[in-house]
Amino acid sequence: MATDGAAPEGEAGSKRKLLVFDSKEDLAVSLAKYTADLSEKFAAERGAFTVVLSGGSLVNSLRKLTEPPYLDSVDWSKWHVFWVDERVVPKDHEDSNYKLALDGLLAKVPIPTGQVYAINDALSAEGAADDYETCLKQLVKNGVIAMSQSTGFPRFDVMLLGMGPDGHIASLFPGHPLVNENQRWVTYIKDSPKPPPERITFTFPVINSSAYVAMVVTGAGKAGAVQKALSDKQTSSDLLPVEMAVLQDGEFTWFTDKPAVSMLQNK
Ligand SMILES: O=C1O[C@H](COP(=O)(O)O)[C@@H](O)[C@H](O)[C@H]1O
Repeated sequence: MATDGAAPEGEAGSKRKLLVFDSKEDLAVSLAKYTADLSEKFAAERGAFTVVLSGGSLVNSLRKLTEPPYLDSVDWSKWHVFWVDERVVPKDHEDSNYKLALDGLLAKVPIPTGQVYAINDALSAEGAADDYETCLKQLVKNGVIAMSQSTGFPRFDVMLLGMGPDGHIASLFPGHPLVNENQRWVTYIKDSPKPPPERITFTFPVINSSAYVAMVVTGAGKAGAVQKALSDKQTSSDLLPVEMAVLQDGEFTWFTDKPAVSMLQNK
């Protein structure tokens, strides 16, 4: 069961929704349907479905996609999979977001391997960010990734994102200068406050150009950041990274559970 709540409005042309589920199980069922519905829509409209994953707890919330009916009903051949951020570690390392998604999702569904865009783990953080950005630019040229006419940045069909207890999303951390990057599509960090320290990450202009974002947040440990992000009394200074995720022209849906919204006044 989900209850729909109001979320503060985004920019003109963007929609925000808050879904609150009784259990993580219910959330996972709804998130699978949301993703499968978008897959069908974009496969029909564009012949491709560009999906951006985060690491962390998000991947477990996608587990229902690997089960019936979605295992057989989704047209996995249309999927192109990217990471909103990645740790600069070998792909078989326990800290790798690629490995997390491979073990929890990608090894269980028939997405063509050439359509899964992992970072080059032989490169430095700076080199891996450049290399990933070059890969994205090529895919824009090929028409696999759409471009946003209004922002001039790539427009992914959906980003399935998590948020840390400190309000970070991707590898964009509170108070870090990377949150202000407005030229690059992909950048790097060598002093991440959450280990491991070296990572690459999409920038806000790319995140905010998305057509759809699902922000998947569960657990009482994140209630403070959820309250700050969703309370009506927003202040423009001192924004958490999650508050800087404001779509130019898209639909932003919070998938939460009751502990995560426990500090909201009107839940
Ligand atoms: O380090 C990271 O953390 C965030 C949040 O992770 P969670 O386990 O608290 O959901 C994640 O979204 C990001 O991709 C990851 O690199």
